[in-house]
Amino acid sequence: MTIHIGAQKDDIAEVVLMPGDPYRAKWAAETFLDDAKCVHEVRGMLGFTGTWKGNRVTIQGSGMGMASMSIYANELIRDYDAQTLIRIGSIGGMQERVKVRDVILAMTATTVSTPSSTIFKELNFAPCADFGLLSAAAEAAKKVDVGVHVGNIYSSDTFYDERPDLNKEMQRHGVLGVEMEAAELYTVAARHGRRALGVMTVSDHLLTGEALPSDQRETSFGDMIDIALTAAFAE
Ligand SMILES: O=P(O)(O)O[C@H]1O[C@H](CO)[C@@H](O)[C@H]1O
Ligand SMILES: O=c1cc[nH]c(=O)[nH]1
Repeated sequence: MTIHIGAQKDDIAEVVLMPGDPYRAKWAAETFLDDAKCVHEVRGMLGFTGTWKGNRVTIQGSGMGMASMSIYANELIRDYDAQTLIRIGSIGGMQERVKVRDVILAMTATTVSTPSSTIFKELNFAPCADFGLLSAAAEAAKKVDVGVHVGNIYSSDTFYDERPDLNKEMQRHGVLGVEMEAAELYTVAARHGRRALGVMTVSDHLLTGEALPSDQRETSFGDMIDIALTAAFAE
């Protein structure tokens, strides 16, 4: 057990999917895993472990923002020896060609700062996905009937953005969407030599103002979970 995860060590699998929303974790575990059981509920940040096609998988909420993601990614890696961590999140679209409900595979995650930034001093570290996971996810996505985009995303710790100028620069430089956790997940995973990827569904759009309601963000993003699970266990 850790300060924030109440599970026994053996309760957590080597492969961990991480939605921000703990109720998405519950829905995904109940929908995609066999024999899913809740392994802890400290702070309501639910974790479930079960099997997918015979492979053990944990689905653990990360909470919102990089400070929260940092806590869960660090404890999953350092105390539970998680090897593969895949964020299954929602993301705001930032390019016209990116549509609501499309899936984004985050090759890299641009950010102003993460909880790890102080390590790097003047260096602009580039957080990036594990290439094996990314290419397996891109392959898996070809078999799913959904629009898929692979590229750069923006991880921001500010949801109610007071810097629209930054979004404009992101859009001008081809960034696909904005979310709040991937850059720190990639950085912590890199530090410990683990595999990480962000697979995210577009839940709203910064250019059109469209937005899916919270119940759909919780229980209807099955394509990304299918892609994440297939990538996690690809040879
Ligand atoms: O739906 P999740 O996975 O929480 O992801 C996105 O939604 C939250 C903001 O509403 C942030 O955590 C952001 O990254
Ligand atoms: O951080 C996020 C997540 C989804 N949609 C947004 O606009 N921002």
